Amino acid sequence: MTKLTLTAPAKLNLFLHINGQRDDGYHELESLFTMLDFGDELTFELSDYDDIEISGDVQGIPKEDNLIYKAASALLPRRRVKKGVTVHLTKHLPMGGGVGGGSSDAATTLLALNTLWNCQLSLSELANIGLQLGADVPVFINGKTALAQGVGEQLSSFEQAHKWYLVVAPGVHVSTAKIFTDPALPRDTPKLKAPWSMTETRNDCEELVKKLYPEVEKTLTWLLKYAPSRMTGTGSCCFAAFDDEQTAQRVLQDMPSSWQGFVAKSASESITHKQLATWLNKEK
Ligand SMILES: C[C@@](CO)(OP(=O)(O)O)[C@H](O)COP(=O)(O)OP(=O)(O)OC[C@H]1O[C@@H](n2ccc(N)nc2=O)[C@H](O)[C@@H]1O
Ligand SMILES: Nc1ncnc2c1ncn2[C@@H]1O[C@H](COP(=O)(O)OP(=O)(O)O)[C@@H](O)[C@H]1O
Repeated sequence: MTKLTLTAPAKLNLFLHINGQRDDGYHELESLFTMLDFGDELTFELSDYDDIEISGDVQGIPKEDNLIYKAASALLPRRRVKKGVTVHLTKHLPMGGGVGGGSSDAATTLLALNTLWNCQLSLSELANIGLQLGADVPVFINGKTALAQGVGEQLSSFEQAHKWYLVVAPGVHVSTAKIFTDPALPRDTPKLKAPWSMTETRNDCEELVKKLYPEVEKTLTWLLKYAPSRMTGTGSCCFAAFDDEQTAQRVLQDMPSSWQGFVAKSASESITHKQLATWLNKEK
């Protein structure tokens, strides 16, 4: 039976600027996305039943709302192999934490089923399908450190020194839609002009989220004692950047027990793409 296991990595927004708002309500952004070498694990197994099944850590998400199901359903009309699929999910990423777990699961599903169902779609076709599922999905299809513009779909490659990141989930859920509809969110950051440096960047959602969720403020204040730190996306996860793994792990050991955290390295290329290439080589 054909079986494929892939990691759906976390992302960090190393900065997030909001430049304006479109007529449809979506925000124009500039954000530097980097992939981490840590994520959820998804196993795809083709089945003789002509349907999409999801098992594993899916508690709390109705099947039809699961981004894995939505991604698989979007590819159904394009499949050239008339088989169903069972997807087993092992969730390692905090949900709604700004590390993009749901979007990454969706992108990984598109990449896996494009191969297993022999859809023969290009990465840009997959990214277009992914954009209908969430603004961050194209970043994971692209799978590289990238500067995103527009609503997150215009991507340009970006070279960034790799670091070890301690990512802390403060245990509060921040709704992306709630932050983007709050009148107090700043929406007028000027677009970056080349050449720009990381020191002139920030996360425009951070002040608002800190005010609405004091636990996020507490997390950032704690992390900043050790290293340069920021919130990712619309939160609630925050990250601190370290030059070496040992220091990041030591700080993780000191972390208050009411929070959850992990240490991971940034990667130039998404782990999903590397695993898929290895699998394809073996199948040849
Ligand atoms: C802003 C980011 C940065 O990474 O936040 P995080 O979700 O990672 O925290 C993302 O682009 C979010 O992407 P994603 O979570 O896929 O967003 P979607 O599901 O498409 O949209 C969720 C809600 O956020 C708002 N939204 C999202 C993206 C955007 N550029 N402008 C918006 O105004 C929309 O109102 C929408 O109702
Ligand atoms: N497979 C999935 N994994 C995580 N969240 C999912 C999934 N499918 C649907 N969702 C929904 O998407 C929301 C956002 O998920 P996630 O991508 O983890 O957040 P964020 O974009 O803040 O990082 C979750 O709160 C959840 O309701």
